[in-house]
Amino acid sequence: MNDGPAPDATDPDSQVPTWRSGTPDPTDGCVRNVGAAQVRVEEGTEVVPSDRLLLEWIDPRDPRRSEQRMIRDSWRVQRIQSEFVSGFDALENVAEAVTVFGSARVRPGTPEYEIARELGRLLGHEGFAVITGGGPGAMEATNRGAYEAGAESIGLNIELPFEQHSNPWLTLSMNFRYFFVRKTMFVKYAQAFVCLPGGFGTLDELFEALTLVQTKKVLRFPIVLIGAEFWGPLVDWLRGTLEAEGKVSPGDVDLLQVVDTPAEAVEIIVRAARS
Ligand SMILES: C/C(=C\CNc1ncnc2c1ncn2[C@@H]1O[C@H](COP(=O)(O)O)[C@@H](O)[C@H]1O)CO
Repeated sequence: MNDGPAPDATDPDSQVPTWRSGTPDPTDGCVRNVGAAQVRVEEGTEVVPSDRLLLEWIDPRDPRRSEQRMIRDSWRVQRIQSEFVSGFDALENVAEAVTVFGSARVRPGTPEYEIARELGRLLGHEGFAVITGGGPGAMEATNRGAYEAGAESIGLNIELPFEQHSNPWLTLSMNFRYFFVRKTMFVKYAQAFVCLPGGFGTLDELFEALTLVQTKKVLRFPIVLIGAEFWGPLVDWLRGTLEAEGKVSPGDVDLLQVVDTPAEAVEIIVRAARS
């Protein structure tokens, strides 16, 4: 009887994180998101994220590995599908919402943290639910502000190989295996995007949003960048190089609205929502 490919100890797909015993503390650095589950692991454990397994190159000339890939990819499609379904189910009642992106590395108590918190608070007072990546830094601060305003505060977290926890200021918390599924939720349930200063993650999310608006996949969708000093040089480059060289159309860069304060950002969003 053929039971399919034998388990392979060197195959990351067969890695199952082991639970660590003890009192759970989601901030102790030993928690990893594995799909919808949160798993406490031995300190320093790297859990291979689902995105990496999905995107991993496998040599088709190795018949055993390529057969395994076929079976695993078919299974993965079911998982991806189920992730879409649970995301759509959980978020279907979200009314007006704003998705906020920003650095995971901002520390509580800093001016940047307080700006994000104020943004969450103001959006909440205007009746918007706030959606973030659910992690630390600017995400936490924005969720915190929204939570303090009594608004819906949503965190869509992602499986990462290292330290991971959802921030505690959420009224709805989800964890995704796949970046592209999570990104769909960021766009589908929001009427506007706000970007606070951030790194690669924030830039990735910003440019995805910008491309969707540029190609009219989403309509009437303000994209507001808070922090003229931080974003100004990027916007100047987009205008001075991309637009000047004809790599984007005149007007494309104007899809970005740069402001300095959360109040200005919220005013733009409220105006757009009312129009
Ligand atoms: C690096 C640290 C924590 C990582 N945890 C994250 N949790 C959830 N979402 C995240 C995390 N890191 C990045 N993101 C997403 O990207 C954006 C921020 O990335 P940046 O590179 O810091 O700009 C953010 O909007 C999230 O959607 C620290 O302990």
